[in-house]
Amino acid sequence: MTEKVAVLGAGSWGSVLANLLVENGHTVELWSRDQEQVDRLNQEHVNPAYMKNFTYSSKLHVTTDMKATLKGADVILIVIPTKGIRQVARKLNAVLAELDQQSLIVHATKGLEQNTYKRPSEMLKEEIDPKYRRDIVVLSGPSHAESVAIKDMTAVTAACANLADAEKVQKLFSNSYFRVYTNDDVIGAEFGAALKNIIAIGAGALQGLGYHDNARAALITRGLAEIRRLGVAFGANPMTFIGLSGVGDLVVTATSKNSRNWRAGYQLGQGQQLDDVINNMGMVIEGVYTTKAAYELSKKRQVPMPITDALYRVLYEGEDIKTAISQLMSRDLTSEME
Ligand SMILES: NC(=O)C1=CN([C@@H]2O[C@H](COP(=O)(O)OP(=O)(O)OC[C@H]3O[C@@H](n4cnc5c(N)ncnc54)[C@H](OP(=O)(O)O)[C@@H]3O)[C@@H](O)[C@H]2O)C=CC1
Ligand SMILES: O=C(CO)COP(=O)(O)O
Repeated sequence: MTEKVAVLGAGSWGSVLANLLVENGHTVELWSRDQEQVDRLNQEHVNPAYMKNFTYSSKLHVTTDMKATLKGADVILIVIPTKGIRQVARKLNAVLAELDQQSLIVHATKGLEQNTYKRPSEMLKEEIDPKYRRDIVVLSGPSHAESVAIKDMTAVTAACANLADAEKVQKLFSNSYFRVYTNDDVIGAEFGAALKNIIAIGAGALQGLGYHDNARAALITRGLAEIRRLGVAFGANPMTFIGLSGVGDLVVTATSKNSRNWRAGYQLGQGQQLDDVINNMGMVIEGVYTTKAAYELSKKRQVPMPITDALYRVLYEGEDIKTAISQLMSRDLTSEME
């Protein structure tokens, strides 16, 4: 069935997902706050700041007018970095109130809010009046925008406590190269999505320093152990972490040059300064901020996260990466199952 879908956020992931939905036959309105970007997308079908060498469908319509974007939309997809999602949700709520419209909300954001440690769906629930929304569905999993753009075979998950809403999103997005599963564990899906970016920075740093396959595998495996530990402390289903939004996303992000987080880590491992890495990326590196949020949250909850601790000291206290690695390797020996 053809739906009208509003997509908020025209960065690399929002724009590619909007394009996929157009290819799936839906009517899509993409919202951006940047008029110049809107003009280039509508007229030349390009988005060079975020997706180099990619041409979008001429059927994709882009605007800075949020009211026009949302009007009549059955589904609203939010793909805004964690830092901006609350602000956009407030605006979204005001426009939905003006339109007196209720829609299904989907988000694809991967992070935790600074200071509150809230997950994206928690922020959305706080900012959008239940009168104007149905449930909130999390779209997550191993899916670099660059790979989806070239139609690489991709599998992700739609997580929602309400299975019917998860299935609606599953049908909306699925096609011959993009296969969507469902999951009812929103907490696990969001923790997996947010925390894997920390490990991806670490994996990039190891590569930048010249470490090899064993080091990468050790980091991914022990990274997953601490991701699961924190998620389970907040009520996540441990099985979610061996699924697409857990190990799946961790593997793709911690092994690929397409990952912004991996690339940031690689540059740090090569000796670049964090401020330069952030300024030169031109796209969000969620893991830098999630490291701080997860570090503070793990201390508050007394959940051991040694890799996150080590990266926190590197990113926020100026510790040398090699010192952090040597500290990690010289901790008291322990059981794998702790
Ligand atoms: N890129 C990917 O492959 C994937 C990304 N994700 C997740 O999706 C989210 C978005 O990532 P991604 O698309 O890569 O990010 P990008 O950095 O590529 O783009 C971010 C977009 O959000 C817009 N934006 C940021 N803040 C605001 C705000 N306050 N109000 C309005 N618009 C805003 C930016 O607009 P402007 O240009 O005006 O700053 C830009 O269009 C992240 O949480 C990321 O982890 C998930 C899966 C895959
Ligand atoms: O989440 C992603 C892939 O699933 C994208 O990761 P990066 O933000 O590191 O590029």
